[in-house]
Amino acid sequence: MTHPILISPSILSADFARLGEEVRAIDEAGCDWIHIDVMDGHFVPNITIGPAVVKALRPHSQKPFDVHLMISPVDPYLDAFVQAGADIITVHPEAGPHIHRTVQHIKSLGVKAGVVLNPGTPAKMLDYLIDDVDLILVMSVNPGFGGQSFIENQLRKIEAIRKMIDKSGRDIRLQVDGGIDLNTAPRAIAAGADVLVAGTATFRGGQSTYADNIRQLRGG
Ligand SMILES: O=C(CO)[C@H](O)[C@H](O)COP(=O)(O)O
Ligand SMILES: [Fe+2]
Repeated sequence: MTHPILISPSILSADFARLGEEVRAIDEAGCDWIHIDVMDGHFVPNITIGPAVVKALRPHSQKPFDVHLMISPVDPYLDAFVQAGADIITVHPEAGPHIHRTVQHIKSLGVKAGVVLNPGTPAKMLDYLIDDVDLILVMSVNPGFGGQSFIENQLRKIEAIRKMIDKSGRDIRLQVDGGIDLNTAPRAIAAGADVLVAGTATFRGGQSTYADNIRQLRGG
């Protein structure tokens, strides 16, 4: 199944003092999804935003909110993020005791469910999840911060997961997150990714550059 390439800017690199305006700006600049990085200072060494901020941002765009949860335990917070306006929720298998149950729970809330693999987590982890997920996210940096360098060997993992998805015959998006720029984006796409998360590469240069940045990342 071939999908168009989607761009999901990570608002981690936006101006947090003007977050609503920044979300409107990337929406108007032509992004496809809006990637929201939720960090708890426990699962990852950084703290960002919670459901109240997601709810406050919701009126600023109708595009899908792609919520990447880097919190542990993750299960107690799923309902709150859906109520706040998440459309897609991605979870790390290490963030709770029963990843299959977590995926089922997300889907029961009526939103799309994704599983995220850290750089050190093998593709094999997906063997018994691929029948249920809507999205698989390959982290090409260790989670916690924007602006890190792309870890090259994750291209091999993207290739392996692309084969797994194609073999499954299911409609699953393959997303890559971390260090995506004009050099790494085409290589991630060639390896099989079809959703690119980009924080630094979207927001650099200020609002007047967002549309160009997004278009170039898409390969246009
Ligand atoms: O999940 C993340 C970090 O944990 C971010 O989405 C990611 O790092 C995006 O930032 P950049 O494009 O600047 O690398
Ligand atoms: Fe992310």
